[in-house]
Amino acid sequence: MRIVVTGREGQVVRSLAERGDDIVPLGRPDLDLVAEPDVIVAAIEAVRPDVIVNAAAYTAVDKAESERDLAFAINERGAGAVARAANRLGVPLIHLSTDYVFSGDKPEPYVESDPTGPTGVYGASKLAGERAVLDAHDNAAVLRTAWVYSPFGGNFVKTMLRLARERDELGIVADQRGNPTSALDIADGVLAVAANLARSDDPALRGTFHMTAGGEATWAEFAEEIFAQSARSGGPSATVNRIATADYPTPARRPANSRLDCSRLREMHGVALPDWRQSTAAVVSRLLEPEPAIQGR
Ligand SMILES: NC(=O)C1=CN([C@@H]2O[C@H](COP(=O)(O)OP(=O)(O)OC[C@H]3O[C@@H](n4cnc5c(N)ncnc54)[C@H](OP(=O)(O)O)[C@@H]3O)[C@@H](O)[C@H]2O)C=CC1
Ligand SMILES: Cc1cn([C@H]2C[C@H](O)[C@@H](COP(=O)(O)OP(=O)(O)O[C@H]3O[C@@H](C)C(=O)[C@@H](O)[C@H]3O)O2)c(=O)[nH]c1=O
Ligand SMILES: [Mg+2]
Repeated sequence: MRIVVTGREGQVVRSLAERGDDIVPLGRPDLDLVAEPDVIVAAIEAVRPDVIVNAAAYTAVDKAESERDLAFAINERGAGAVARAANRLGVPLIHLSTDYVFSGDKPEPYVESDPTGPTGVYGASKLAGERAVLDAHDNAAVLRTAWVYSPFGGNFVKTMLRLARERDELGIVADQRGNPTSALDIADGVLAVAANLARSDDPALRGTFHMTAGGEATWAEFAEEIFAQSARSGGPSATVNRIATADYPTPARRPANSRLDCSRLREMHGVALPDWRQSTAAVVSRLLEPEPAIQGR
């Protein structure tokens, strides 16, 4: 089963390339999501995929506040064009979305049918993308995940390890709660969903699903766990000072609670991702491995 994944260096596309067999990353310059929709459709059709995964996105949450047009071009129109390609080819599409489609005002974890209410441009553009995808193609699963980290690309784990090399103490917000999720686990989940979509045309396998790691944390708790794991392996660590969102001003407002209830994915697809602490340990130890020596000559 050939799976075309949009993007090249992104966390999820690189994790899929590592975890799957016939994965074909398709990114810039061969596929640019700001191109004309017809150009996007043609680039994907040329690879003749059995399944398409849209893992490319504009993900700079703060910068999106001042780059609204670009964020919507990629996350709404680009996603819609990818869905049009899947529709033309008659193949399933898995589209990734985010916990930031929610306002964070609900005290409990969010279920798929809860009202959305993004607090910033990134979340609004991703919500528009979900709608563009589901409008263009019935044979699609939108997987909302959250707080993604991995050995690849830019993410909170890498930022924390970098900052801990520079400073002894860090102020980290302790009043935003969510589900830190490893892109490697997301890749496993996406591959399982892809197999289900390829095997069955049951409508219950289509639509919107929440897919995050087990357990929950604040950003401060996540940072503390990263440093505990790092210290255990002789890596950098720092003291975490728990601060309030108000004491860490950012251009974009973030949800106070964006925990996602993943029961629907477990019931319909039989997929449940591992607990975040165990996956954080795996990623931290990979990031602390010494760079392999350059071979030869
Ligand atoms: N990161 C996170 O914390 C979260 C991410 N998500 C969602 O999960 C998905 C995957 O995220 P993640 O892997 O972290 O993303 P990254 O930020 O790691 O990577 C973004 C990817 O999008 C590609 N991309 C950006 N602009 C374009 C463009 N114009 N044309 C083609 N490709 C483009 C990048 O291309 P290139 O390879 O050239 O750099 C890169 O491959 C996204 O839909 C995201 O919204 C959901 C929740 C949390
Ligand atoms: C670096 C740093 C961040 N923070 C806070 C800011 C913010 O509230 C929180 C996380 O910061 P980040 O900028 O890494 O995270 P952010 O970019 O908001 O991450 C989001 O990215 C998008 C793509 C998603 O889809 C979301 O699920 C989520 O993962 O930590 C501190 O409190 N202290 C610090 O030193
Ligand atoms: Mg960020």
